[in-house]
Amino acid sequence: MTGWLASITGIEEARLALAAGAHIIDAKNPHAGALGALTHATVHALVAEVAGRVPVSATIGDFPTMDPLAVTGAVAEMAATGVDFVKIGLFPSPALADCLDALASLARQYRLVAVLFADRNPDLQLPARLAAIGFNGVMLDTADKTGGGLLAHQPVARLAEFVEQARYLHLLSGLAGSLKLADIPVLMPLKPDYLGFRGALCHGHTRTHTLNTSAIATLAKAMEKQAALER
Ligand SMILES: O=C[C@H](O)COP(=O)(O)O
Repeated sequence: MTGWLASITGIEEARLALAAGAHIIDAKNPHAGALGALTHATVHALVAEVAGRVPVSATIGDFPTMDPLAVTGAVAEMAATGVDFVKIGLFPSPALADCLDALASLARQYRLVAVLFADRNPDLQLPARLAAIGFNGVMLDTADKTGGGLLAHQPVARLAEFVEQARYLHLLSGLAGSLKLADIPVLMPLKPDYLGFRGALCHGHTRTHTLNTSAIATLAKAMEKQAALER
């Protein structure tokens, strides 16, 4: 069944998301880009707070040039916080192939999730390569949070293929990108492992604002309702 991932910025927000039933706590700094990283100390504290109740993921930050040394260094440092999953944005770059080669040894030690960008002409052949390297999962998200949500950039049929391919490759799959309540009945039938949210959980649906208790409760209820229909 599809779960939901809540991107949070610290312990207070993690508590709110957990109380509402989030299935993954995702450590992210929305002030520092699409995949902005929180400090290692904050992520370490989040791991202790969540204490294994649900998995914790953390992003390494935006590395648009995909410099292999910088990316592998950031992955190793974030993994050392004890998170369950390290999320790595795969930006289109001439260095991407070398970067993936460089990540192969880390993929044997840690659980890595690649994030492809739905609004940057994503290479939907990449999941096969990611599975071969040993990644655990793959997500589609948007890089530009002002340019429309996931469904503004990819047709449902292509998202269905993406999820299906991930399942075939035994990769966890996630869909995100300024998702709204109305997207849940469109995306959950595709049966991704996770739908990811930040903006929809925040005051004024603005991802750089703080989490809003009533928005989280509404979202949790909408996920439950759709899950009941999918059963
Ligand atoms: O990983 C999921 C993202 O943090 C989703 O953020 P967003 O809903 O603001 O696009």
